[in-house]
Amino acid sequence: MKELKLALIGFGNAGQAFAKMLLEKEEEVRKKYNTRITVVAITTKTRGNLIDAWGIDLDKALKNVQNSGRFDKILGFSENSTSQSIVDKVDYDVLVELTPLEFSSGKIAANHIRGALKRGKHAITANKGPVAWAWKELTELAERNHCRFLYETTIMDGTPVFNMKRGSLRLCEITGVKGILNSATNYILCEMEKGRKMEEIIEDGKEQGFIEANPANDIEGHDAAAKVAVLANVFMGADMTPLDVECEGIQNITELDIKNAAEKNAVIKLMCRIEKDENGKIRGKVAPEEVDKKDIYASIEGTSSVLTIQTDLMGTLTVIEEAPEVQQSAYGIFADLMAIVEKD
Ligand SMILES: NC(=O)C1=CN([C@@H]2O[C@H](COP(=O)(O)OP(=O)(O)OC[C@H]3O[C@@H](n4cnc5c(N)ncnc54)[C@H](OP(=O)(O)O)[C@@H]3O)[C@@H](O)[C@H]2O)C=CC1
Ligand SMILES: N[C@@H](CC=O)C(=O)O
Repeated sequence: MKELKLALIGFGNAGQAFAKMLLEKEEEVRKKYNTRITVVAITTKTRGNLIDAWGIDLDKALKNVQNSGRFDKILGFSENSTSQSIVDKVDYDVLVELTPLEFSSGKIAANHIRGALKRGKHAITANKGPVAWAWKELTELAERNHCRFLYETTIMDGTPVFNMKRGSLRLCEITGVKGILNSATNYILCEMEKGRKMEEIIEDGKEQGFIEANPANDIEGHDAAAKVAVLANVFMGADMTPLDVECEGIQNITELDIKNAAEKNAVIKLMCRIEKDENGKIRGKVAPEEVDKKDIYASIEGTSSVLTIQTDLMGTLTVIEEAPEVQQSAYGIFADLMAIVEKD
């Protein structure tokens, strides 16, 4: 039986949901792929770290965090090691980077991934930062070191966005992109239509686990701008960072704006767009727009999201992800891991 050792950097909503999925699918993976997956390190910012070359008891780690908010000081507990030192020194095969988005540089997460790829270890991330800020460099580094850098969850959770491009749209050029790509703002706008206040809805979204650690990253459009940069880079070969995206969030949208839109038979949505201008320059934009109620985009409710791509060979394609929960985020990470298991 083969063994694949994982290091999880970050153990919040996505990390814990992924750990549960690993436990749920453990036996199936062993049978189907003759592979035993073990988690040999888990790092967090405030809950301590766990390192165990024989494999961490995930069930116990999950219960610890759920019951006391921290890992128990058991064998393998380490208070003082930094995530970067674990990335650089622990013996693992796949790094799973699940720290929060750092909108203005993506540096911490990019350093984690760079550290793993330099050592010839595969890296999977749900964090948009490294893909938005350093996609080209990290992809080239992975190629040079014969390992993989995968990031399916960065856009629409486990919906096969990058897998679709890689596997089913070979040699198709993507010429334009639009979408509603931030669940939190879509949920907030839909709840505001029902008369609820933005602050109250944010609290509710925090409990459900889809709002960023810093909610301003969602509300002010930063998460959506990072997604635009990710798609522009991966789909269209742009050299774009989130700061190049023209960005306006929903922080100034009022009940009156929503009412005014309704009177015109429209709803307000936070739209993401990537287009080529007349000089061939790729431009990204995030801004609230009024969308006619007859448009399919108006039917995207709550945490759902939608992505439309224009291609040269396959016309226009639209993919919708309906009402995802954190399990769908975990699935994107799991699907990337299975892609590595299949090839290893
Ligand atoms: N949740 C979701 O639905 C989705 C999330 N994502 C992305 O996945 C990533 C993780 O999201 P989520 O799990 O919700 O975030 P959380 O805020 O719930 O968890 C983040 C985790 O990272 C840890 N952390 C923070 N900084 C560091 C650091 N420097 N070194 C090591 N660990 C660190 C935190 O530690 P501590 O526990 O001590 O706070 C926590 O365990 C984000 O980038 C997010 O954008 C993508 C798609 C969907
Ligand atoms: N906060 C993000 C989570 C996933 O990327 C969102 O609301 O879409």
